[in-house]
Amino acid sequence: MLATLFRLAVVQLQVSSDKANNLSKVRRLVKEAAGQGGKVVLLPECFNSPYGTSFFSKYAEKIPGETTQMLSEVAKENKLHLVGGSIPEEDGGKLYNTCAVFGPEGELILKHRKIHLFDIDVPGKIRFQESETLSPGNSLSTFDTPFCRVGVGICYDMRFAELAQLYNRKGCQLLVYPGAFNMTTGPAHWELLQRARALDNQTYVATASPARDEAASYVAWDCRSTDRRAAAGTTYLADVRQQIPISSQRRDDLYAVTAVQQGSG
Ligand SMILES: O=C(O)CCC(=O)C(=O)O
Repeated sequence: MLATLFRLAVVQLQVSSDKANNLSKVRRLVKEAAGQGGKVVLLPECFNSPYGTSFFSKYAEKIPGETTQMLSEVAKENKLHLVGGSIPEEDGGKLYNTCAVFGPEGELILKHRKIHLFDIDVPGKIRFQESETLSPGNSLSTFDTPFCRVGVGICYDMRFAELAQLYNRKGCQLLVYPGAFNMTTGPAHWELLQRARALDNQTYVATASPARDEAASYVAWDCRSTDRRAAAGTTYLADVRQQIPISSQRRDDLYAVTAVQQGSG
């Protein structure tokens, strides 16, 4: 699939503990993004709830549910592809960190449940254990737009180069990662990881984060100082892939990255 030129909009909003307020901000900001020509709009991880294991069960919803109903309407009203960040999802007594993607008719295209749960322990800095309350997803997630094929991961998923490589093998030209990095790993890795995945795979990479709120229990690294406007159109991607043709130069006889299982969820 050949990628064509389009505008991708990244929405960064201040997420609060007031779910209704978070949802109405999303409505307004997606409309604003559409007004500026956004055809694919990306929301941050956990945009309807504060980010933290103590909040997930309280804010969790079924899909479809209140939040995804709103996303569907907003995608339809604005005639765009909406990568719905992520929300805590409840299904069958389990909780997931789930990204729902909607198309321009308001149709649910896919659900990506975070595959790699964010469990880290950096002494004196940050300990976070998503697995205390969440279950991991078991599926890779790609979808097509009229412009390009897109691979979806959520935040910590970005650290796993193999996932991005598999998306590349599946023909993705754009990888999207709704995220919510923190004040420790954010400055160290947020931008570097995006560049690494982009460089390795000769793909575009887009991320969205909640705005930084110093008063929040989890302070998101929103990378406020970085101007991340892409300088080139998507034909640039085809040119680069042709000029430095690593995908045809891969030594498939010596190594391989393969998906061993496509489970449900
Ligand atoms: O990988 C990191 O350092 C941060 C990941 C994260 O915040 C998340 O997965 O929500």
